[in-house]
Amino acid sequence: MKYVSTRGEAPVLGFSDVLMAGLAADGGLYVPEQWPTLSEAEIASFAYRPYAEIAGRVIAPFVGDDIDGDQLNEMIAAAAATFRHPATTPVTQIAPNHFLLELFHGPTLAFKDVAMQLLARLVDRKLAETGERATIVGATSGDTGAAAVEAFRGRPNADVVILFPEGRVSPVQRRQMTTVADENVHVLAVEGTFDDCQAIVKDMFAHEAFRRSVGLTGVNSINWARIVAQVGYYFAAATALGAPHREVSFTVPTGNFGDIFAGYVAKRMGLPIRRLVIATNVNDILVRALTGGDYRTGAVTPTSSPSMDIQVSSNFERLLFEAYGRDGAAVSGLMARLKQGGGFEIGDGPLERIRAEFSAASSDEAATRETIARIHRATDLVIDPHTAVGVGAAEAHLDDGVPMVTLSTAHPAKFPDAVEAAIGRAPLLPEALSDLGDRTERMTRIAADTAAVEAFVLDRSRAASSEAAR
Ligand SMILES: Cc1ncc(COP(=O)(O)O)c(C=O)c1O
Ligand SMILES: N[C@@H](CCOP(=O)(O)O)C(=O)O
Repeated sequence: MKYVSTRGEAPVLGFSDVLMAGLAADGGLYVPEQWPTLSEAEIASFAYRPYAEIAGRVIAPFVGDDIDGDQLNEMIAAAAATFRHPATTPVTQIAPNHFLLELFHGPTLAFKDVAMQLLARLVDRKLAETGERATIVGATSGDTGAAAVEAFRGRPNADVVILFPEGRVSPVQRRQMTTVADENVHVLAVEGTFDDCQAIVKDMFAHEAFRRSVGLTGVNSINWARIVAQVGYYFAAATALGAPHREVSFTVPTGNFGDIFAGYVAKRMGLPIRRLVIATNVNDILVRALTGGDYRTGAVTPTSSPSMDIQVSSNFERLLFEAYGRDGAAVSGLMARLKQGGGFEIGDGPLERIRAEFSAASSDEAATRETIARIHRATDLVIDPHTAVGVGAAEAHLDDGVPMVTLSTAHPAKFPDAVEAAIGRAPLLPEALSDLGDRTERMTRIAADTAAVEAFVLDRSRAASSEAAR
């Protein structure tokens, strides 16, 4: 399998090179040259099989000959084994035609663990093969950072540098990153928003000499390997609910558009998905884009679902590439307008193509609180505010006879204040994290300035290399 950039200028690469490149050299995002498909019989055979087995069959065509099949399956199984639930990503019913896909049973209690646990193993394998050292960077609005720190902590050949917007993640999310003592973990509290953090990461990738000198690799969903590792659970959930013999719809709490793009990939592979519903909080650039065709950034508003406090939704570029008939020059032009003027109009044809498959809805803070309380009253389940945003959007798109699955993306204990405000009590953290509040924090405060972050990364990378040489 080969990969092309959404901006059409970067070299065509295989899976392992895309994994290590993170972002394409032309600033675009890698996508497969063609979409692999699975037959109806093959999809039908997934029903009730273990998650790791389904994920192995879904991921394999994207990896091609780059990794031996048995080795890949072992890595997928080892990643799934870090989850506390025997079904890895179980499905729960909350209404006659509405289900939750629980993705938060991993070590850091958010859906990011599904992909990050595999990504770390893939990167590790590649570094062992080449004997190189890498600097793993990531921007986080709370969950990617924690998952990356957990997955890469203590790895001998990699430093992990995570940028988070200071004061804009929950205290549990922050502590999951800042209380990890391993020397290869560096957490930067940036004076800015998640969008500022993500822009700094992209700028670092654009500086070729810097990128090479520190062996930069990215763990955000701009890295294709993150997306592909999130496709398996769409197949697992849909086949458990009757696919491919019946259609299923999904609602996805959305920020950077990575998770819902994984659903789109599942659909392109042959999974019969009726609709993909984009759910956002009041940072609703995607809802505005689908409704009016204008993709335009604004100020980021802090909410009780901080992981979705995002305006520049990176993976939307991958969907635009498809909607514009894989025209890299057109996508490049749109991205230049986004950078220079803060937005662009989506053409009529591409917009129509997007609307044919996606719907979108947003929830404000009061509605999110009300949804947490209502679901708790009706089912006794406690859901987190991101999941609640999803449930609210899903309820507006229920369709007779087509099961709706809302992705439950985080454990409620990551957001105790928001949950307590809705149901009157704060959920408890699982045993392994019960002393999180007592652990010592370690982080570096830094300006939202690419040069300052690059200087920090360079310094860490040199120190780690000379330590390794001793
Ligand atoms: C809990 C939670 N829900 C939803 C999202 C949105 O996912 P995506 O950025 O892939 O759209 C995030 C962050 O990415 C998250 O951490
Ligand atoms: N919501 C994310 C933001 C980064 O998204 P990613 O999926 O591109 O890594 C977070 O919690 O950090």
